[in-house]
Amino acid sequence: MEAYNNIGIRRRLRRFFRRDGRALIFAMDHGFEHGPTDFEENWEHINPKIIIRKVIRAGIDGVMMLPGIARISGEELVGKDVGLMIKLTSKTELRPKEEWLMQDQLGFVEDAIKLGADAVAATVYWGSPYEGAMMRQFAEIASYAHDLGYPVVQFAYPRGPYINEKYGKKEDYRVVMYGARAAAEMGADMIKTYWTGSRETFAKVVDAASGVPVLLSGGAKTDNPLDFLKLVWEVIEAGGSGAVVGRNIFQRENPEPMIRALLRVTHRNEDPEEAAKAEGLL
Ligand SMILES: O=P(O)(O)OC[C@H]1O[C@](O)(COP(=O)(O)O)[C@@H](O)[C@@H]1O
Repeated sequence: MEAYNNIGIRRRLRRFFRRDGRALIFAMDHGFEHGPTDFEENWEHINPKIIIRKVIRAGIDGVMMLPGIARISGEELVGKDVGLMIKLTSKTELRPKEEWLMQDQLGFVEDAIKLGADAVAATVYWGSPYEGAMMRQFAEIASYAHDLGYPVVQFAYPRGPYINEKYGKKEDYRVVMYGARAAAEMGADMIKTYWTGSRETFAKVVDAASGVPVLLSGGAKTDNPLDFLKLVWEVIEAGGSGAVVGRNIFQRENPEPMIRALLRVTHRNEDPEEAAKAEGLL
């Protein structure tokens, strides 16, 4: 039985990763996690069907969303060669600030499977006072999903008071690699985490994950598309397996050339400037 599950996990992971072992995944959980104001830079993208249609047309490898958005935009995904990752935990920014360091479960593995998911995802804020609750949540989701042959992605984000005290910032490579290592030790099949500021330090995060693919968590939109392309290029050069990108795609006026340029950098190792020029971004 176990061998069957492993094959299921491997086959489904390949829905995201191309032969080069890399993936560019579109993230769209912001309406919940940050609120609809995140879409005000390009309000048309508040409608998931519109932005999902665009990212698929541009050739994205996968999309990540919460169950309700998959339900609303699901029709756009039918018959398309794109991996679907359903995230099963989140938080709103409406809750008291002391509780921002917790993500709660909002859906179940069965729901994700019914929606056609190829993988499920959950966040652990490593270093949070609620770390134990999120570990337990991740373990339950992973145990159930793995039993059914589904891969589990961990958004391994170091966040918490002691991290600030000891390391100064959550992007310090020592704590990012600690989170990535902890995610690998928990049995994650893919890890999404912060940029550590340099190729050398991100390479250590990749090493700490010991073969579990590590993808960049996009972050706030950069003023200049080239700056973000350069960042993803550094991730690839460091041995990272790609990026999960939200705001740097949906907050742009015209996301399609940006996605195509990101795909060039991710899959063809193209120089960021060349990629930007080729897609008319410069
Ligand atoms: O750092 P924050 O504010 O928690 O951001 C979390 C958001 O970033 C992501 O992890 C990635 O999206 P971005 O590329 O927009 O940063 C989303 O999945 C999530 O909603």
